[in-house]
Amino acid sequence: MQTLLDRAKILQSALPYIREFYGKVFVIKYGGSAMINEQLRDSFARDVVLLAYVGIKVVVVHGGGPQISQTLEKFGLKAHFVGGVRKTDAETMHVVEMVLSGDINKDIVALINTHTKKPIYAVGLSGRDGELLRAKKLDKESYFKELGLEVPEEDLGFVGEVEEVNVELLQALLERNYIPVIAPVGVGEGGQAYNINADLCASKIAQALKAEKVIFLTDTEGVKDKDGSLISTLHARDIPRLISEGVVKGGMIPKLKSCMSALKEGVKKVHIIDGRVPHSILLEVFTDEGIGTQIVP
Ligand SMILES: Nc1ncnc2c1ncn2[C@@H]1O[C@H](COP(=O)(O)OP(=O)(O)O)[C@@H](O)[C@H]1O
Ligand SMILES: CC(=O)N[C@@H](CCC(=O)OP(=O)(O)O)C(=O)O
Repeated sequence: MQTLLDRAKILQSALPYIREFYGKVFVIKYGGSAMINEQLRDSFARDVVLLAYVGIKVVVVHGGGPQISQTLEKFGLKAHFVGGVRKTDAETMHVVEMVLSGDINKDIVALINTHTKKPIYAVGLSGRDGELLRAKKLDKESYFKELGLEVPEEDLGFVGEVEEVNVELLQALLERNYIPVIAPVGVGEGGQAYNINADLCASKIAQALKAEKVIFLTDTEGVKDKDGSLISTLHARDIPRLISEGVVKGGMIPKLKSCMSALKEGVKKVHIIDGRVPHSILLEVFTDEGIGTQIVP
């Protein structure tokens, strides 16, 4: 009996959060580094489905950086990153689209849908579907300068940035209980595909939808300081310094840039959490303590 009562108490403890978040939009960025094994992928899918069933409007934006690099290697091509951004020539763009809009997108959709039934289903989209993500070539001058990093001389090829999000398409899906699962490939002039960093994409989508929360799921506990200790609360104003001092490197750079712009454009809460912890999304959403790093204005 006691065990059953304890279970009832746990369910009741979620009520304040469910009440607060009912009908709100959450954007969840699912990083390629967090897609580690079958069990974790399944726990991610179950968490997403649970959020949807308690009335939260969930949008998933996924990455797949490590998986792109592995596939490039299989084809005898080399991955090359500049300031956390993948240099993308035409051949690389082809692989990016194959891996992101093909394999990964469809796997996530199928996995989520093993836990749902009508009328809640995941729907996979890339930014090229329904002109979801209008894009243009990344303005590297402003991108790198804003981060306080040296602007690279080399051309980054088909690396894009989001110009416009087709909000009507996403809203139509969310209103009908669908869970959009988005691959970060944009469409530019003449239908050209662009490779967009998934963190930047998630942030733009959250801004366009005026989301309540963006949660970045990755393969580290959160943002670490120079001693390697977890920063539980990070002020946006400290981010450029952490980058210029080299405390924050690689893939964490676009992530933090994404957090900064999401907060600036009105997204209420931004979190970076450890996707290697089972049910990390539930721990973040349904507990006061939360986990990982929360970024505040
Ligand atoms: N200060 C830092 N704190 C935490 N992680 C950092 C930091 N600087 C660099 N990183 C790196 O950023 C990585 C996460 O970015 P990335 O590999 O792009 O993940 P994802 O695929 O989830 O976007 C971490 O695994 C870590 O190696
Ligand atoms: C331009 C650029 O760098 N695009 C990324 C897109 C995938 C991504 O962002 O994946 P993660 O979230 O797993 O890092 C790339 O090619 O790796």
